[in-house]
Amino acid sequence: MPVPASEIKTFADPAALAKGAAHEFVLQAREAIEARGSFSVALSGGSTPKALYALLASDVYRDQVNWERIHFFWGDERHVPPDDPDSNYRMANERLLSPLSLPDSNIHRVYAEEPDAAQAASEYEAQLRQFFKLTGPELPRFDLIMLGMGPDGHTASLFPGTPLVHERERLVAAPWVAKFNTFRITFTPPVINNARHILFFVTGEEKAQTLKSVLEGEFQPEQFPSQIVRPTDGTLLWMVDEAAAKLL
Ligand SMILES: O=C1O[C@H](COP(=O)(O)O)[C@@H](O)[C@H](O)[C@H]1O
Repeated sequence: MPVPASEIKTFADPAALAKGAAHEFVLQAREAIEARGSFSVALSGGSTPKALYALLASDVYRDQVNWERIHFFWGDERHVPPDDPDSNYRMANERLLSPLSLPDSNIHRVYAEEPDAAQAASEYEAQLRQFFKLTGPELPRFDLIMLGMGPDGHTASLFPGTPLVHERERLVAAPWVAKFNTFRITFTPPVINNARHILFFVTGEEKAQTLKSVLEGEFQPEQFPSQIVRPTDGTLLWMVDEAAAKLL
């Protein structure tokens, strides 16, 4: 069963995609702030969104939204301290958060310096519950979750083979990722799929075959965790460059 991709937008290259994503971010932030007074966003890590974060902090975009109304979370984090070169927080902080000089109260990072990854996950889940005022089994409703996809089809830190693609209870988990010999901390599928909007960023020819399998192939979420992304009551926009889209 093919994934019901709500919409796919193709851009000439990663730079054009970053501009399109910045535009989308600004529209969604303004809409949420106007409607509800704030904008909650979960950032993605890795390398694809680096240009987007730098662009949002640039003179072109920094005056276009009220940053103090924006609350930043992360959809996944590496099990490293915040100053580690692998830290997703560090990547976004250097390009976006620090240049904007945001108050600490707007930044909700994973305390991944905690030696026990499962403990870091459960503390992050507690942060989500507190921020979204959850008292029972309800799910947080992010205004926007940004996602990337690895060449192996992983998204957030849901890697091929993980049973977490079937997780229904926990909001955050700490899977062991054998490929990298480390734990990660990640949102689970119910949290991702409860977002109002999801933006998926995919660039590069090395992801073309996987993107085709994810969007047009059989539904095999254990092999291609990106296939679990199916918002229950929200929108999903795939923003891809021509190189990644070349087999679609
Ligand atoms: O490990 C990760 O990978 C994905 C994809 O990253 P990219 O470098 O291929 O863009 C990313 O979305 C995730 O946040 C990150 O931790």
